[in-house]
Amino acid sequence: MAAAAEPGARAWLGGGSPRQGNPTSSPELGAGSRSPSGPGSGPGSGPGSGPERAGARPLSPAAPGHSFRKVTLTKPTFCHLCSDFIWGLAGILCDVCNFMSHEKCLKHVKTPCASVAPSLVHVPVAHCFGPRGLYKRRFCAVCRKGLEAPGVRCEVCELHVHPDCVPFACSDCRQCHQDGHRDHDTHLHHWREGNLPSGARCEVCRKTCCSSDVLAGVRCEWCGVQAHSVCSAALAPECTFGRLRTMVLPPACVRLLSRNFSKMHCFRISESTAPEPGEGEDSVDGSAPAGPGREVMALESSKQTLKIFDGNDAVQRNHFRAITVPRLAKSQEVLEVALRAYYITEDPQGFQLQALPAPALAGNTGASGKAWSGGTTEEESSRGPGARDAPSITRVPEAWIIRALPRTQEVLKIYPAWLKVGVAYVSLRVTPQSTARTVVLEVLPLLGRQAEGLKSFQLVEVLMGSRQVQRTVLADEEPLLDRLREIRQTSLRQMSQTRFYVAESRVVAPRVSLFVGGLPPGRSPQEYSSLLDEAVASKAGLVSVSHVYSAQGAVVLDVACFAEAERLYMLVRDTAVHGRPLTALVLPDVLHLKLPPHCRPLLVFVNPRSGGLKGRDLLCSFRKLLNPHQVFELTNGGPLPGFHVFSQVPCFRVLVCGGDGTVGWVLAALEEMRHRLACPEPAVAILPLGTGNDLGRVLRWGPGYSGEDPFSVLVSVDEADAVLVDRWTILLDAHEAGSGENSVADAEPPKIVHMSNYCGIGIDAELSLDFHQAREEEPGKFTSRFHNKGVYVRAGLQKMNRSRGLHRALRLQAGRQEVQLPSIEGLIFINIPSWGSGADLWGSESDSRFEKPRMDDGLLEVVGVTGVVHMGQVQGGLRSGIRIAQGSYFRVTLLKAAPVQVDGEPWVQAPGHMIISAAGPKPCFKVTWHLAW
Ligand SMILES: CCCCC/C=C\C/C=C\C/C=C\C/C=C\CCCC(=O)O[C@@H](CO)COC(=O)CCCCCCCCCCCCCCCCC
Ligand SMILES: Nc1ncnc2c1ncn2[C@@H]1O[C@H](COP(=O)(O)OP(=O)(O)OP(=O)(O)O)[C@@H](O)[C@H]1O
Repeated sequence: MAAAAEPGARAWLGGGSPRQGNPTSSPELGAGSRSPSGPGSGPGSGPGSGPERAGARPLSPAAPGHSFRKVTLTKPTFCHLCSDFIWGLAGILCDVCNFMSHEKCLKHVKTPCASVAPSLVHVPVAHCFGPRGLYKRRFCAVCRKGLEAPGVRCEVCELHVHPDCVPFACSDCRQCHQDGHRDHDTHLHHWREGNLPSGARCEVCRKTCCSSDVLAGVRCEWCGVQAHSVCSAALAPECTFGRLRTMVLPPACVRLLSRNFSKMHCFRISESTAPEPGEGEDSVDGSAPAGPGREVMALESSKQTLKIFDGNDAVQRNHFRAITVPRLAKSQEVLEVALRAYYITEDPQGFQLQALPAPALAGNTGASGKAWSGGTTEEESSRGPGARDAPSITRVPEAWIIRALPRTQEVLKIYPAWLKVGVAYVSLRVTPQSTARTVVLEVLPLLGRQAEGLKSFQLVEVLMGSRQVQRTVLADEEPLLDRLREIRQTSLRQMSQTRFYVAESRVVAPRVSLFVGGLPPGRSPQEYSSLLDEAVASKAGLVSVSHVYSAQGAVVLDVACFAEAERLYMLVRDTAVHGRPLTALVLPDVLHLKLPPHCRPLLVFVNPRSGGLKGRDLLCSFRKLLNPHQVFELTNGGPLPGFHVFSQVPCFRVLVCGGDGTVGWVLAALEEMRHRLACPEPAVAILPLGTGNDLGRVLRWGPGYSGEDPFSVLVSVDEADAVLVDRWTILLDAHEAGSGENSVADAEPPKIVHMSNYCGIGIDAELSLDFHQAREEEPGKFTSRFHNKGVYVRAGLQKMNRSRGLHRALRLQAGRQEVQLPSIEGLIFINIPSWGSGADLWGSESDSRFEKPRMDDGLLEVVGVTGVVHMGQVQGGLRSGIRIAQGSYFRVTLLKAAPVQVDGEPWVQAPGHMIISAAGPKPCFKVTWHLAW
């Protein structure tokens, strides 16, 4: 990415970047002045460590870290502070981060420049970037430019960035759990600048605070409150989670010790949404990877493009940033542009550019002898890039590496890790004699902790990468100045993202809960232990089985060592037992005793495979609106991990996003887990993502979700009433295939399934089966509800003339009574007044033989259909089914194998018995008003 001034802006006032002078004196206590915008509040945001450009006067003393200058505007431009149009020809532009403002607005700018933003982060938390996507009218949080080309966004907060800008993004994601490092109980707003939804109004002045032209306005990532960045200063800093407060799982109530598990693993975000290969794995590289799309473009002859590396690591990876400078630019100007490309605003006097000969790009990190430093003479500058006498681009080395000049001392900020709120720090002068130990010794009295003795504290180096935050405890004798030099040699960006904490030495005992699913069901704890020993050789002293879910073939392991947990996690995901692949998930602990009394957190399950395929987007939205730890993707281990995590929560609710099959899947898992839950009967709401969505329809969640605002969905869940819906148990006792009714040889042990909507035998199950087989074969084709219904119709048309005489292939008993069957092709037991995507099979006519059907009366209705034409007529509202019986206990004897569907999930049932009996009414959520879906 070229680091030239914003297109359309021409330099008006010459000169470099005015920065606050005043090199930090030693020692000094930094105060936490809370900044309402950007990555959290921070200390005197200013320039911190390293040499500062002396004598320069900032255009705006309030604006943290910006390098503002006046520019002449050559195209329509908007102010990033007030978002209004900048009338006239003059604007104020930050040369480093492209913040543009009215001159009059400048004094109010609190948004920090990207160059200092890392130093203002409260608690470093890495992001979780998803795959590249097109985000129209969104702006990059680093360079502030539009995301016209594909960009990336964090899966758990609203951060949007260009792929090239990822390495420069602050590690300022939402802190969604306690990790034993910087745990806190007070919860503050987590402000994110810009990209507000259209129509956003300021909480303070009630005027519009969004903009589709620039990155402007702020929004709290937890409660969603929105404001102008200036107005937000008037809001109380504490966040109470807003409208969704009773649903959100508070981060202070979730604990997850994770060490090297990535955020993707912690939030169980599946690999398909993980970043593309080579797209800025969070290493220490500070630049964009080179590639065909990034090759340096041919430019008009007055300009040249140079590849700039910021350290050995970037050279090794061939990750550079391209800068465009006039061919006749002075070397000092080139160095300034190169530093700006890496968001470094320290004095260029402290740096030099070293030429990198072409072969070195393949891995030689040693630069050639040619060097140019900030304090230049005319003669030196002629040797550097952009040399005046360079006749052609071939004479100028194309690649340069920025090197920090050796420093004999420097000023370092040391943060006390135990301070829960605010980021007060101590500035210390570090000399060649300083070690980690001497630094701690010097800092403790300044923080009033000297009485506790040196042994109780350690110096921790924290690398705040945008994708991963890494902590390293420094050895007591580690020479600090050497360490700083080493970091700068590796990467200058890494230096600006590294922070040093004095932390208490108490060791947090490692403990990781690892869910392992996909094991054979019905085994004892000992059998599961030996199965796992065989499969992945788990280490006895470090790993124990804490929970066994024998019916589901799953266990939860308690692992007392991070390295072992990481090894097991990777290995389990690569292992199959008895031909079935295992699932591994890292699960958090919910600290249920800390939950506020009003809190009834929502446990969300999403099936991304359901009918309309809207699940992926919803997963992302719910992770952002709630705590990602309460959102579970069903294709990643099913419903069990979610219920396990919530098992101790005294009162919770469930939202199932999926079709009828998915709702049935979650309700069945709930049935199995009920006795192990502190809240055994949570009410269940439905977001209908499937094809038929019959239960969703009758509970008034609508015929199918089609992209409505996920926030309003959550609000309607919060406002819904709990109603009771009968659940039914179906015992399937199959005899040997092809055997008669009197056969005694059972093919397989009896099986139990649960039902809440309907159970069909015959033609409707046959169509379901055709549909499901077609979807299994080509899932990519089943992308819309409309298309899915077309597949049912096609399957139906093929079976129009089919006549199997189902009534001859089965016997029906209602209670103790044998029921005579009319001539039918399908027999359907219905609990709700919706089947086959909204059709009313029973019909509305009153009938003295039967009670009026209800879904909570403990009765099932039984109807017959004569074939596909009859079903079509029912679908068209022209006819109803043939009413056969009503009751609470049924026994069906299948004389031949027959297709059976329960809540739309079909299979072929071997001959034998099916016993349908009431399992009792269960609570479900019903919306009291009809949503316009
Ligand atoms: C007169 C010719 C009519 C030909 C119609 C052809 C075929 C389709 C007919 C009926 C399909 C009916 C039921 C679906 C079958 C099985 C599903 C049972 C289980 C179930 O409900 O599962 C659901 C779980 O959520 C999922 O099921 C569905 O989503 C089913 C969607 C089916 C949509 C079919 C729309 C068909 C519209 C046909 C309207 C025809 C009206 C013609 C009336 C005049 C006739 C003379
Ligand atoms: N109990 C279950 N176990 C495993 N997978 C299931 C279960 N129930 C549903 N699924 C799978 O989830 C996917 C989506 O099913 P779902 O019922 O949510 O959507 P649908 O079939 O499109 O909609 P509908 O059931 O409303 O017609 C299907 O591939 C289905 O096989």
